[in-house]
Amino acid sequence: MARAYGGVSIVNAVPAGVGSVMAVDLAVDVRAWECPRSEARSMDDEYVLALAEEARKALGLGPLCVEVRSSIPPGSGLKSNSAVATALMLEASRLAGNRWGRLEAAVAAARATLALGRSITGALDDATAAALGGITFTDNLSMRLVRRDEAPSVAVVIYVPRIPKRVDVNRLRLLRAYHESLFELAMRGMYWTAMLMNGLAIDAALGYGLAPIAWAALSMGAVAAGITGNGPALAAVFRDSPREYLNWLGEFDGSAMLVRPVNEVG
Ligand SMILES: Nc1ncnc2c1ncn2[C@@H]1O[C@H](COP(=O)(O)OP(=O)(O)OP(=O)(O)O)[C@@H](O)[C@H]1O
Ligand SMILES: O=C(O)C1=C[C@@H](O)[C@@H](O)[C@H](O)C1
Repeated sequence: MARAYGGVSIVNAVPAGVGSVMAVDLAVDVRAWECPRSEARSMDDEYVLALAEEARKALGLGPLCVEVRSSIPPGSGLKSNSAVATALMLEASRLAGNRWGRLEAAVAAARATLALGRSITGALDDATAAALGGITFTDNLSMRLVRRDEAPSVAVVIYVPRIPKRVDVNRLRLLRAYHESLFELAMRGMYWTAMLMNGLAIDAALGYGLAPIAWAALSMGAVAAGITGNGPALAAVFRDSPREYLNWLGEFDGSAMLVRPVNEVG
């Protein structure tokens, strides 16, 4: 069995090709074994079979049977897609006698999601956070991990509204220069400032209209709040108790979760 994690965006990589993600304790577990004919048991078997095919080609394995269990709400901006791909690459590598380290498995996952048209940039920021935990910084265009930091001890409240995901790559790319600056800010350790500015800009670019919820989180003590990934989920980071905000969210349609950053993996 192999495990990878979901995460929340500090800097979305779609605008500038560079991104940063903090891993959180929403896990994906993948179990795989060689079998006569490839089969998958998951919420999207076609995707999992396509990933398994990429993994077995790269590692020289036979057909794979794969089971996926995930606690990450899919399609919400919490990196479910990269976490599934990363856990599957880690598990395939284990079957091949631990051929890859965790970083190599994340790169294999990013190459696979790009090849399958399931990510825009390869999302190496998402895949490295899924594999390594902590806060990762990546250049997705050159498929390179720039740095990994230990995540501070904070509480993260995730709100997943019941609205559809929207992705408009052309609009997101208008933020290129702005996001290059946010990446520099995050690399200087100003994670929460970068996360707040990222989340508000992505909300405006994609037209979710969720900024009032981010402002409410700030007024209730959050140090950062905003859209994660391409949404629609909104993550808010608290150094102190998030109880007031969690109670307030209870009145809205959608689901709210309290999670923690993950530093220890594997
Ligand atoms: N448990 C799972 N089993 C199989 N496939 C999954 C699972 N969870 C997610 N996926 C795949 O990932 C897709 C969601 O990926 P998508 O990129 O839309 O969202 P995300 O990764 O949550 O968001 P973001 O990239 O903005 O963080 C699902 O439609 C499905 O194909
Ligand atoms: O598809 C992609 O390339 C990405 C999707 C989102 O998760 C982003 O947050 C990530 O930085 C890149």
